[in-house]
Amino acid sequence: MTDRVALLPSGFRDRLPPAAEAASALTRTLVDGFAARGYERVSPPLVEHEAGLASWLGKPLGGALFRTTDPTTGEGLALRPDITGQVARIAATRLAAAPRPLRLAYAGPVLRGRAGQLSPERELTQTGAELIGTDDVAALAELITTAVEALTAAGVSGLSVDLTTPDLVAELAAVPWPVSDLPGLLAALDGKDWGLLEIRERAPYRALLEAAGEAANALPLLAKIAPDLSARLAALAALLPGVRITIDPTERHGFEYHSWCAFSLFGHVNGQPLRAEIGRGGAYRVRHPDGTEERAAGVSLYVDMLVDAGLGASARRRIFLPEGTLTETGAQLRADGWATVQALSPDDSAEGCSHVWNGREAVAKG
Ligand SMILES: N[C@@H](Cc1c[nH]c[nH+]1)C(=O)O
Repeated sequence: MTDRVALLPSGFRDRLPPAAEAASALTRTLVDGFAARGYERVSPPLVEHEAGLASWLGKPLGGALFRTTDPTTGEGLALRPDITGQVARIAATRLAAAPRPLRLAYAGPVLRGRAGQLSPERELTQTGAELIGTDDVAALAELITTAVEALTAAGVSGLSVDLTTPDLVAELAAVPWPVSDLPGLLAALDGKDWGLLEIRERAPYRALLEAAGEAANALPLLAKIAPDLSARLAALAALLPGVRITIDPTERHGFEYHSWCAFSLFGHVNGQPLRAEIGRGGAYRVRHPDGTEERAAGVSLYVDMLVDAGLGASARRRIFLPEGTLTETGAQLRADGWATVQALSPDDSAEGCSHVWNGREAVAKG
């Protein structure tokens, strides 16, 4: 019986005190950061028709979905793996007539059918901002700056951004470097596999693997392959002073629907580097019901790893009120910002409290 109660499916967990509170405090801090830059909150549902989740972005959603059946209608439904596609739906339908650029923010759980490479979690708290109507350098700079500000307010330091160019390989494969097997080339580049790039038609793509690393070194190399793109990335980097920028033109992992530029965010907590990316985003297209496509860009941040790193802990002190403490005393302490824990019987202990009320004042527990 205990086993049945204790075990959750792999990739799912309970959050206990104080981590559960930390998660919601951190989510609040991040969404407040988006709100400070004019991004207004929307709240789409956890479950939708699968087509509703997948069809509003210019390219299909990757990854495995959790599916369920609507017990009322028998229809197949899917649990959202990402909120960006839902915001695209809202922008293309209910807010189609709203003035552009449209700034929307969101926060909530997302469910992944398969865990990522670096973490076993399949339920994640995603929060983010989407800018609908533009995907130029200024738009990406605003999103990255907004994310950096929000993460800094949450306690992350040493932020860096890895810029990637999801459309580039397919564009080069159209002209000037045609290949007979584009998926094969993409797999070779994904694996950064020099051996597989020995085939003659793939050889030019080795230069792309070399055009990676610190922006100052990589952008001049990328300029020899894609001068316009390199100039746009340089303009973007110039709008992000104080943020370390690296370039990885062949990185596609997790960027299924992104277009000319995408990015991953990395950072430190208490001087230690976080083990994986904190968030990512980039340019993409919103597909409207009439078939037209609208430019957009956005960023999503993931709260769970930040909680695990110890951020978001509540500063509120807990005080134990022995039996018989006056009602007004408790009310005053709460008004002063304390969390009060009222003894309900003479046996109750001050376990878990930082202070005890001695009848006159708060005494720190030794
Ligand atoms: N939702 C994407 C990132 C993104 C937001 N907007 C555009 N892209 C992700 O989590 O990977």
